[in-house]
Amino acid sequence: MSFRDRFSTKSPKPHTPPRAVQVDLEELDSQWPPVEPLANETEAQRADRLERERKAKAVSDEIDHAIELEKHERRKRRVDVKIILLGQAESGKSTILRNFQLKFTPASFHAEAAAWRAVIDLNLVRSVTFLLSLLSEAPQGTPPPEGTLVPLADIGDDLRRLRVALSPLRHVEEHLARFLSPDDQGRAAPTPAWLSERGFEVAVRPGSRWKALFSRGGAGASDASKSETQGVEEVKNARRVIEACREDILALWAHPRVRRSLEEQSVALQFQSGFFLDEVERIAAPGYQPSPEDVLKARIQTVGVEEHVLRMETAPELGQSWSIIDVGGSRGMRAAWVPYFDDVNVLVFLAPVSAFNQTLAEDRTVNRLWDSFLLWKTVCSNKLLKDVSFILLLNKYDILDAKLKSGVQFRHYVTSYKDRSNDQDSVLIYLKDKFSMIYKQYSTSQRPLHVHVTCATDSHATSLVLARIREVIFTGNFERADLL
Ligand SMILES: Nc1nc2c(ncn2[C@@H]2O[C@H](COP(=O)(O)OP(=O)(O)OP(=O)(O)O)[C@@H](O)[C@H]2O)c(=O)[nH]1
Ligand SMILES: [Mg+2]
Repeated sequence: MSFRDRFSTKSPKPHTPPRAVQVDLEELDSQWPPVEPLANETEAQRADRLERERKAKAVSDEIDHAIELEKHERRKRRVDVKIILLGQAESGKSTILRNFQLKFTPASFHAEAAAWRAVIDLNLVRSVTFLLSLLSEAPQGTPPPEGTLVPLADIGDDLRRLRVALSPLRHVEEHLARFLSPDDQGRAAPTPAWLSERGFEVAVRPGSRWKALFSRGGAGASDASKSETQGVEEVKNARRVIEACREDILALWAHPRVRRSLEEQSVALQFQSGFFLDEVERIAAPGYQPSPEDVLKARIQTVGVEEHVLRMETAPELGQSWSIIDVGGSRGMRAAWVPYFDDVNVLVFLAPVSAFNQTLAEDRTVNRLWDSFLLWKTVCSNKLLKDVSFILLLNKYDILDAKLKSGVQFRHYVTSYKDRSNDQDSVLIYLKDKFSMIYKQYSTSQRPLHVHVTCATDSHATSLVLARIREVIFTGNFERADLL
């Protein structure tokens, strides 16, 4: 999916064909299981699909192997509470995990914060190189590569100078991606098949040691290999380049022609995961240390399944071990979730309510909200989760609010919304009702459902929600106002 499509905030202009992939949520029942759009496939499309499936299978086998190893390790450990985080890609699962760490294991969270600078740097640099695609000198009439912007027709001397000054950031991007997601030879890992269209993502592969290698002090792990030590050095060099580019990044981002072009192309970068351009002055300054809020805003994709065991540092759970399972949410990764359903106490399902006007990165024909509903339905009806407490987080309400206020019409994408009011409260009530109905219809047991509206990048507000989840864990107190 192109970057432009993913972050477009506006309804299509009258003279352009509509891009919206619409959904009618009333039809949810008749559409399950979803029909694969294979009927009119050409030979070339078929070959392309088979190749993508072959690559996806290779990655899936690799993940299966990692899962087996992980399961073996898991059996050796005992935990007091097991929580699983589920939801589609970019729904905010890993961000919620980081909120758990910030609230319940603050010392470990702060010790790791320095390592997150590499991710924040990469997020920032990716936004800059994306903007640089506005300044490329492709011959007029040549369609821009997928995921890039249509370049400006004629750039003046000031933008030309910025293009030259910021060009080292392309190497910086490569080095940071290689550090965060290396293959066995220390190269940047190839993007898994289902991510290849995103272009914008860097994924953490299972077993990646980026945090250990760049923990506070930056000395690197004592057992670091030669290529890992070299990686740490490259990250430090990357930082120097970013600091040197600070003024030019500021100038590029503030440039009126750049802003106007983004506006004309309906690109709203501020809704992008890992958007840090508005904070360049602080982030690209020498000595920058990520704040907890920065760590929550950083974006790195999870591949496969990760188990995080938190040794609780806070009362009353002090000394307990809580296991939190964080999964990769793309469609190609969901088959790997099931082996982790054993012994789960609490399931936290993340549904990003802002995604109603977006499509899946792994399948551009599928509306993301629709996918969330189908996934929710599958999870609710899973018999292995019969005895698990369910918590639903309607996440990213801040982006939902901003989109609606900027004039995006919810009913343009969700036709069954009809002529209800286009404000946040009405949309949230509608979505809560839909999720609740599916739960009531498909849940495998009579347990209550706890629902919260969240903004996972707001640590203070999320802390209150986590306190409620802790209450559910300790007291089984289901009689509170957050029930549907
Ligand atoms: N504005 C805003 N951003 C959010 C919110 N929740 C998460 N994000 C951001 O959304 C991006 C994606 O979140 P992740 O937690 O990485 O998503 P995920 O579900 O783990 O995605 P996968 O690992 O791909 O399955 C990150 O940059 C987060 O900072 C929210 O409520 N509001
Ligand atoms: Mg994740």
